[in-house]
Amino acid sequence: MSTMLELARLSHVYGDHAAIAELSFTVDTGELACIVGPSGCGKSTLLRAIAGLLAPTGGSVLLHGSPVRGVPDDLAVVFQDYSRSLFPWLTVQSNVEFPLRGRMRRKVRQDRARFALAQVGLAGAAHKHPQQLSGGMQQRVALARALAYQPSLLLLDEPFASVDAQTRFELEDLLLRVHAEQGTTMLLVTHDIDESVYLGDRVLVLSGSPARVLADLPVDLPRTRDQITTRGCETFVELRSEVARLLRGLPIPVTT
Ligand SMILES: Nc1ncnc2c1ncn2[C@@H]1O[C@H](COP(=O)(O)OP(=O)(O)OP(=O)(O)O)[C@@H](O)[C@H]1O
Repeated sequence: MSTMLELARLSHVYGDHAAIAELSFTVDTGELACIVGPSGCGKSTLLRAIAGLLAPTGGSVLLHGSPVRGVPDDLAVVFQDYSRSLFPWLTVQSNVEFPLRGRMRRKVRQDRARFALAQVGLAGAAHKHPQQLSGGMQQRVALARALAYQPSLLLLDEPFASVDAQTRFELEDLLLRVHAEQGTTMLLVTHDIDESVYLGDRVLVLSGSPARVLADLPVDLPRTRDQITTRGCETFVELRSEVARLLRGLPIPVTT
């Protein structure tokens, strides 16, 4: 498998505050990697450095083997706050088409947006405006917009943190389905330990500030997951305990 993203000793300091310290890891093409870390540990700083929105003070970010300088063309980001990420004066269809403007013919753009909206179950809402939709539906639109762009790498910054628990489960399953269908490489940041294990091929556990990689854990669960069976199985329960212990600085019990 080829490497899509490589971070080499990535560091960032704001004035005299070290936000991230010497982070090194890779993400393979087609992988869904989750990053979990305590609040304020530097996860957004990390994603902004990968997205080319922030010039790190140390180390490097390589995408397809080339250093990231400025926002890469084939990268999309889904943020937590859907209410600020959609344009209220545009229809859902136009919001999804927006990043594609000037990049392709109108017909191709419209078809791509329609397909992405169907993928997220919102084909019937194309002509509505964002404020006519629930929070969960607005976040689906934000996801459709990112998918229509067909990025090589999709970054997701706590994408489901602002929706209720039931909607969160639905959106998690939607993301897994899209990942299975499209094979998009995804890097998802979350506070939620269970979510990181449920979604990830891998879970990268970050320390408190400045963020360092505490562990890089493969998730040895079948790829077809469901909210009831997967969350109840032994591997899931063991892994979430391991992540929780790492985050709380507790020792990991030795199993024989
Ligand atoms: N522009 C900035 N100037 C100074 N300090 C900053 C700036 N942005 C972030 N920080 C600090 O750097 C640290 C990491 O911030 P960051 O937003 O990356 O963390 P986070 O893990 O995403 O936080 P949260 O979990 O609360 O979303 C925090 O202590 C924050 O106060």
